[in-house]
Parts: sequence; C-alpha cells; structure tokens
Amino acid sequence: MEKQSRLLCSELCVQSRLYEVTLNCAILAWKDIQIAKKHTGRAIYGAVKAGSYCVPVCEIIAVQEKEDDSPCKNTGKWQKVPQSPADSCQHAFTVFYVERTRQHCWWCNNVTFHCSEHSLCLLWVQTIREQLALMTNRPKSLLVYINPYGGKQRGKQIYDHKVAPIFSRASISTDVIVTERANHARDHLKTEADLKKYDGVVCVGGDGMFSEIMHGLVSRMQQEAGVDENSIEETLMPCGLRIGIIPAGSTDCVCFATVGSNDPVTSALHIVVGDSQPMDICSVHNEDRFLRYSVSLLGYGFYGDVLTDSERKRWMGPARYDISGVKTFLSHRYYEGTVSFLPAEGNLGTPRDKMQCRTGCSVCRQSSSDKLVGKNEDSVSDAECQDTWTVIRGKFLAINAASMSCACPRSPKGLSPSAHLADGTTDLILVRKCSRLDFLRHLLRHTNKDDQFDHSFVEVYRVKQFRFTPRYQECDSEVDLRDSGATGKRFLSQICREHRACGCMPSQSNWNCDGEILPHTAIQVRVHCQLIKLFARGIEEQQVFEDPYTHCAI
Ligand SMILES: CCCCCCCCCCCCC/C=C/[C@@H](O)[C@H](COP(=O)(O)O)NC(=O)CCCCCCCCCCCCCCC
Ligand SMILES: Nc1ncnc2c1ncn2[C@@H]1O[C@H](COP(=O)(O)OP(=O)(O)O)[C@@H](O)[C@H]1O
Ligand SMILES: [Ca+2]
Repeated sequence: MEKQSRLLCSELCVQSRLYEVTLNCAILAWKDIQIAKKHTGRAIYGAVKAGSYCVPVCEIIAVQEKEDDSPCKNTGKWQKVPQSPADSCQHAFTVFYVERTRQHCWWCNNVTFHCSEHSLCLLWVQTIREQLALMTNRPKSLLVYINPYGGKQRGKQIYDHKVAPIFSRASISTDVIVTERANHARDHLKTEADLKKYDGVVCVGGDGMFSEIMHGLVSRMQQEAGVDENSIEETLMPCGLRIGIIPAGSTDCVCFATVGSNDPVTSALHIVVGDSQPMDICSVHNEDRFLRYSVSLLGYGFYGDVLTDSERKRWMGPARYDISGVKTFLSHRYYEGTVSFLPAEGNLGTPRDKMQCRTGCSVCRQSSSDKLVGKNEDSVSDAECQDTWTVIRGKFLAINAASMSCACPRSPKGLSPSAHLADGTTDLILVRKCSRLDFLRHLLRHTNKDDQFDHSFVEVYRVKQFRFTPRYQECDSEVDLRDSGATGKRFLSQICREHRACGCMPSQSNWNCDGEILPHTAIQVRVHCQLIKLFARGIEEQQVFEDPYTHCAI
C-alpha cells in the first residue's frame, strides 16, 4: 500500500471513534487511532491490524454524502462545547462496498465517515467519485430482460427488491423489459434493440432465459458482420456487449459455474464492478442447417430424456427435474449411435487433470492469446483432418458435452469438474450401457468428491468438434451410400420403424441443449473459443486466511 501515492488522508469519525482514513488509487483504508496508539511498538501476533479496515477501490459500489443525520446532531451534542473529536463531526459521507461472505457470495456493506468540515466531506466524496469514474470497465447503462415465469416465478420480485436498488445506488441507468412470451427477449435483441445505447444486457431468469439472450446477441452480431450461421466452417464474430445473469431459474448452472453461487445480489455486484469473463460457445448444426448454440450442457440419452419428460411438468417448478430424473433413471433406456470427435491438442489439459477453472485461469488465458494470433482457429475442413477424427460406436445411456463444469446446486462440482469456461473445448462424456446400480453409482458421484469418470463404462475426452449419428439414421445413410435405389431405402427404413414399434430395439432420444430440446438427433458440434463475455470473473479461489478485522486476505 505504501507504494501507491496517497490521494487523501484525514482524521474522520466512524461510530464516534476517531480513525485515520487514507485513500490512494487502489485502496481506501481506515485505522482506529486509539487502538493503533495502544499497539505501537508491540507486535501482537494475528492481530497486528486490529481496528484497521480496508476496501479495494475497485470494490467500492458508490459514495454518497449523508445529510443532517449525524449521530452527534441527533443526540443534540452539537449544541454543547465539543468534548471529543467525534462530537464536532456534523458532516458525513457513506461508502458502499463489496464484502465477501460464505460460498462465493457477496453483499453490499457500508461505512459512514463523519467530518467536522463540510468542505472536507465534499472533498472526500468528490475524490472517491473521481477514482470510480476512472474505472471504465463499469457499465453505466444496461438493458434488462426479466422472465416472470422462470424457476419459482419470482424473477420480477427478485429484480425489484434485490437488484434494482443496487443498480440505482451505483448510478446505473436501466431499460427493463418483462417478457411476454418465450423468445420475446431473443427476437427483440436480434432485430429491434438499439444496442449502441447499452454497455451490457442483463437477463433475470434461468439457463433457458440466458440462452435466449445469448442467441439474440450472437445472431445479431453475425447478421451485422455478414457471417452465415448455417455454415459450420465459418469463424463467428465475437460479441462486444457483456451479459449479466441474475439467477431466477430452475438450474442456474451458467450463473453458478461463472460466479460460484446462485445469489442475485452477488450477481448484481459483479455487474456493478464491471467484471468480465469470456466464455466458449458451441454451435450445433444438422447437415447444413444451424440449429442452436450451447454454453453449458449438450446431453443425449439421460439428460435429453429428463428434459423431455420435465417439460410436461413445468407447473412443478424446479422440482420437475428431480421427479423426471427418478423416472428416467428407472426407465434405464440406452441408445445406439456413432460419436466422432476431433480431440483438443496443445496445453489444454484433460478432463481428469483436476485443474479446475478459477478466476484468472491460466489455461483459458493461454487460449485467449492463441486466439489473438489465430493459433486455435480450427476451421479445418473434413478432408484435411479426416485421420485425426476418432470414431466410437456403441450403446450409450448418456452422451454429454460439457463446455463448462456445469456446476449447479444439484451438483456443486458439476458434470465435468475440470472443464474450462474459455479454453475453446468441450468435455465429451460417454456413458455406455451398464447396470442400473452402476449408473446410480456414477450419478451419485456428481454429488460427492468421488471421481465420476472412474468407471469402466465411462469415457471422457476433451474435444473441439464432435458429431453424433443415431443408429436409425445410419441405416438411412448406409442405404444412400450403397445407392441401392428408392425401393431398398424404403425397405430398410421400414425394418427400422417396425423394430421400433415392437419395442425390441430402443428408439432415439432427444438432445438437451442448455435446457431446450433440439429438433434433430444427428448433429455436428463445433466449439467457438471466447465468443461472448459475461459480467463475472469465474469462481474465486477460497481465501486461505481472512483477517477478521480488515476482511482482507493477509
Ligand atoms: C442420485 C443423485 C444424482 C444427481 C445427479 C445430478 C447431476 C446434475 C448435473 C446437472 C447438470 C446441469 C446442466 C445444466 C442444464 C441446464 O441448462 C438445463 C436448463 O436449466 P433451466 O431450467 O434453469 O433453464 N437444466 C437441465 O437440463 C436439468 C438437468 C437436471 C438433471 C437433474 C437430474 C436429477 C437426477 C436424479 C436421479 C435420481 C436417481 C435416483 C434413483 C433412486
Ligand atoms: N414471458 C414468458 N412466457 C413464457 N415463457 C417465457 C417467457 N419468457 C421467457 N420464457 C421462456 O421460459 C423458458 C424457461 O425460462 P428460464 O428462465 O430458463 O426458467 P427455468 O430455469 O425455470 O427453465 C425459456 O426457454 C424462455 O424462453
Ligand atoms: Ca470450454
């Protein structure tokens, strides 16, 4: 702290005690003068900073002059001859700042400093505001979309009571749209919204709502840049506007995996301080048709069936996933097909390396610099990399691609605990046909510390692209390849249909794409490195030791 030059240093009162308050461009600190004097020359192990507090300037939310409610004035003490320094402090200002609580949650704390001179009070307010104004990464104007029907249908309430007061405290202006139908936000962003007016877009809802916002922004960006989304070979244009997520949904996995909690106040504070977390996006195609983008889970088999069943139970709220989960588990269906993938190369780690993606992740940083020099652009044509594709055929209970950990309250470490938010890869998890008991063991490991990949029937690969073809589609394409004519094709398709009808062969599942059901089962997927940015910083490492007095890591 000594290295930073001081901007201000004054003796001010906090709750009738005198503090030495200092401000430099990085830190606001206040030290109880009496305690400091008492401890001079004595080394008190573990409490060297007793009575000292500090807040990084980048975590100050706002500063406000406080008028006419000084404790001295309220008690009438101002009429007497001042007995202590505190008695003469009639002017005050309040600093609102981020304080960390448990489990990566933040809340907005405040401290009020009293001064004897109004001019001194103004000087402090003005200087702190000048420092805040230097933080150009902070948003000033936001476009907010609220899904009133997400999760427990509390989106509007959460926004009005917990988030709007924080934005207004931080002088952020907002335009708020409460959606009236599914895809309202997506369509508005894609075609109508005047995006130049805003520094970011905020979505209040669950993963489905986030997906709408992301689709609206990404598609708008491609339209404006003349990029054809239907071509899987195209390099997509990254989005400039950051997205903030206020969790008010059923799974809230994107929020949980990028912030570390599903607490609306924490998310609002990450938006206010202007955090930025780049994130990968998968494009999903069927032949030459663009279907959707995915940021978290693309799941066929188990998670596809859970979602399909749960859509009929939307009225149950978040519990629908548990009910459908048990039902799907008991039905124990497996699906046949072929998965082909292009493995990730370079220093991108492996899904089992226990190198979890955390704030400032070195793997993601490396991918970012590789992206800048065009090193990880994998727009390789099929012909060029034909022999590097790995092909796996089999019977699967689940095929999951996790582009991020997919940590959520149901599974705090997620589907792939070591997946990275912004490394340009997705972790492809193949769960082959196994007994119910083994599958249950595998599922249970998502909720405890055991390794869910440590089973003979589970394989996991870090990939940049993959394809899936279900068995029945293979029948059709084999016929095409053999060019056996329309009669042969009809004959084989009929066999497939008949087998499906008599139940002797399992039918097809659906793809769960971030909580939406895809209309096709044969898909091609490609990861696009760091295509969007969120108002988040990834999950912070837990502080090893937090000073109980300053609440700063020492
Ligand atoms: C035995 C306990 C097993 C617990 C296994 C939990 C694994 C959970 C991994 C969740 C990954 C979530 C990835 C994110 C998906 C979301 O995009 C997406 C949409 O979210 P939104 O509604 O907020 O818009 N959400 C989902 O697709 C929901 C997936 C939730 C799956 C829950 C599965 C519960 C399984 C329970 C099995 C119980 C077996 C018990 C046998 C006696
Ligand atoms: N006003 C609305 N009416 C109905 N559906 C909506 C509305 N706004 C958004 N949606 C849709 O609701 C779905 C679920 O939203 P989400 O916020 O993700 O909640 P949940 O996590 O409970 O699924 C999304 O697919 C979204 O497109
Ligand atoms: Ca990734």
